[in-house]
Amino acid sequence: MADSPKLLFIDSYDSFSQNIVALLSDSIQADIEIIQNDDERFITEHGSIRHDHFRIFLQSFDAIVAGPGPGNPTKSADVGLITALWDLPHQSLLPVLGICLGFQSLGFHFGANVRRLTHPRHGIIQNVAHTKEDIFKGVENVQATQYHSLHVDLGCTNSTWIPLETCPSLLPLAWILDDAENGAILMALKHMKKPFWGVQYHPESICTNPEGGKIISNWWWEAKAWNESNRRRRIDSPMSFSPLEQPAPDIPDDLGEGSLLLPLSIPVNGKPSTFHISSSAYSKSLDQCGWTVQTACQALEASDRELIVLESSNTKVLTGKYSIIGLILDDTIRIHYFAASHMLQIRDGQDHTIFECVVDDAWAYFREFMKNIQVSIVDAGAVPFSGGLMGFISYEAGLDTIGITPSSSPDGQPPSDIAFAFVTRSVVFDHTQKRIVVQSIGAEDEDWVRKTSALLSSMDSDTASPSFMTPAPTVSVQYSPDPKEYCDKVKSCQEEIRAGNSYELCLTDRQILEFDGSCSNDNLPWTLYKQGAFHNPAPFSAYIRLGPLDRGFNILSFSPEKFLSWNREGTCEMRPIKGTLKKTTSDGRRLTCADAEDFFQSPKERAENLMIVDLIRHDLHGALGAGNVEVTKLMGVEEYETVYQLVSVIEGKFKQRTMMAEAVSSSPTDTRPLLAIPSRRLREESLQPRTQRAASGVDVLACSLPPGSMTGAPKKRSCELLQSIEGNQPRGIYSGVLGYMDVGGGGAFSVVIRSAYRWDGDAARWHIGAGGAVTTLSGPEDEYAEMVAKREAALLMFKAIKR
Ligand SMILES: C=C(O[C@@H]1C=C(C(=O)O)C=C[C@H]1O)C(=O)O
Ligand SMILES: NC(=O)CC[C@H](N)C(=O)O
Repeated sequence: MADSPKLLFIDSYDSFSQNIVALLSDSIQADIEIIQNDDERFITEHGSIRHDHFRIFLQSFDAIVAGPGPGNPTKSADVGLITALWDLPHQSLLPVLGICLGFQSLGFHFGANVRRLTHPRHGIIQNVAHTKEDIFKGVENVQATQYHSLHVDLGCTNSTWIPLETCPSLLPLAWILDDAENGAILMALKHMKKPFWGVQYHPESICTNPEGGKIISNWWWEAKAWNESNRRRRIDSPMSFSPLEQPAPDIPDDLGEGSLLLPLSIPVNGKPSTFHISSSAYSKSLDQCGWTVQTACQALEASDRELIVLESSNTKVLTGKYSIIGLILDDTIRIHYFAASHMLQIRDGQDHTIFECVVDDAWAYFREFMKNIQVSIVDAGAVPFSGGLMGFISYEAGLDTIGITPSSSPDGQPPSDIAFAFVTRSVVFDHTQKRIVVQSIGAEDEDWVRKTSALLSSMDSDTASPSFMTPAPTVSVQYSPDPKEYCDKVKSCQEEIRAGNSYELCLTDRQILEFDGSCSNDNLPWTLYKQGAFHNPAPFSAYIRLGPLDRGFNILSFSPEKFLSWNREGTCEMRPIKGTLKKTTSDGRRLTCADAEDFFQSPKERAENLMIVDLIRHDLHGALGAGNVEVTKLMGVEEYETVYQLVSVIEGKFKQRTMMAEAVSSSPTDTRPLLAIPSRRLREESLQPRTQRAASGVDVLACSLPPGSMTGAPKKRSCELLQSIEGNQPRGIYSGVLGYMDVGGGGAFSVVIRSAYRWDGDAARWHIGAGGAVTTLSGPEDEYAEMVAKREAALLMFKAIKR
């Protein structure tokens, strides 16, 4: 729209920025450009601002919003370009709204002190008293979410509505007056002569009431009035400041074709090889009879070879509707990615690398892969998976997507940071309909579907009777966090939060257990998996064994937490869990659901959950744009086998990039281009609001890693702090995600928690991560106990089943 307002949003690497952008776009229909506060076009790497360039750039905007962020406004590295706004000469002046860190920077610049709150307020909702004037005109009772450790101190002890001698140019507009622990906290102000306003609270938070959000449109009226009375008009395109070109990715010469970075085949042993899949899925649906996911795996002789199983072994909960057995064949293609080197590898069925390349952005590759590989689903909607990529994405791969160099471990690393197998044959259990779907997207594979359906149509009592385990071999604990050290780490997290560097930190640690004897004996991982699923039936249990005996890995997961799913129609859903209560108290009492409801009323638990809900809204807004994100469940209590959890649900909508019809081919067997090498960085694209560009499930996935519930907020700074507090120990597969991307256009991933993993070459050692969200309201000993409670859920798999 030619006459829609054009705003600049300066982001300080916050995890709520896209929510503010969405609010601006909804409230004032603005066209918004986002830059980081250290945009290298306007700031040198030593931190000096190129004022001349920046001022020319600002001419093309009607107004600016300086957003929230980690850190302290008195530190120029934390606010960057924001400080340049307050000194703009008269002829360059334009209206600015500072939010939280932006507000604190405004106050500090014009003489106020910025101090620590006695009790930081993160995810806390309080009443805000205001003047009903200016940006609060027509605003009634404001209830607002706070995310701050610091506050603007004007130099008075009592609240007041007039400027003070200490900062004569600052007019207070709003306060929190009923905070017994902190005293009065300034919530909004304006500059008396310049067009600068600021608010401390977060108008965009899901828990700020609509009255609190009204200040956005009010500010825009004030800003417009100022522009009109000062005859300021933006100048469209005063000078082009296009983002710096990315260096072209390094592409080997021998890929043939050469047409716009898209080789159409993979060379195998020097010869071009093609990738055969059927253009439509072939499937048969059967009655479940007495089969369970595990007995079916055994009947298919799949459990003693490479295999990926995603099992909803707790079908009582809403999310546990389907289970998927993904069979790994002798010719199953695998894709691996190493975050530290950015190396992408395609491997054949024997796990030999047939192609490798350093890529600029692995996600652009996966996006192209899924687009090119779409298959028409004849019976669309029957089951959510027809075939496609199944595997995991490590926490470190997630760090890579947000521009953090992953730590590497002195005691070895898992085999890669991303590993997917392209599954063509699968068996899906639909637990609600009590049906099994046997299907293949392999070329000319109808025969296998027929035979397998025949096998699973009849119940063979030998294979179907559950086989129970012998007592597990002895295990010794190789590493376990020391309680005192863990408590000290909790305190370090809290110190960072008090200093304003984070709002919440999800601290984790690991335990390493070693078995006597070899892990591959008697297929111990499968035994452990069955034991774990028996003792701790979770909606997102998973068994993964990939790779040959000496170079592969195993993951056993009993996760209660869905990370992200998207369906073929383009709706996605995220279900963060934050808030954990053990069902049995230390004195052996069993807690009821009503006890849990009571417990989860506590401001601490709700604050932790709220912060992650807002963070995920930001991640989704970043991928999908304003108007496409909705919170459909806010802090519901859910019951699991050993714990109660506080769960929220956030949904998003995107238009599918490729319509299914386009993917239907007339030939029954199709040769598909397998590889596309990215020419642009997704990370940079993702900064801009997604109104024009159609997103895909892969975009949403890439914009949301690493999972917010495992990091804390704001994500980037929190991950950096955690890296250092956790001693630069990589989290590996724990804290990452696992799941599938389906050829029909859907996908689903769970968070890898309450799980264990090992890899060949690391003997019989199992790695188990556990942790929890730390805020300033946490008690260090309670945090330690919570971490142990979560770890115990994973350790249940080491408990033999007794019958
Ligand atoms: C860190 C873990 O869990 C995460 C932290 C939670 C919490 O702080 O309440 C809950 C679920 C997970 O998002 C873990 O299980 O190890
Ligand atoms: N949300 C924010 O912008 C926080 C600002 C600042 N880092 C504080 O903690 O007070």
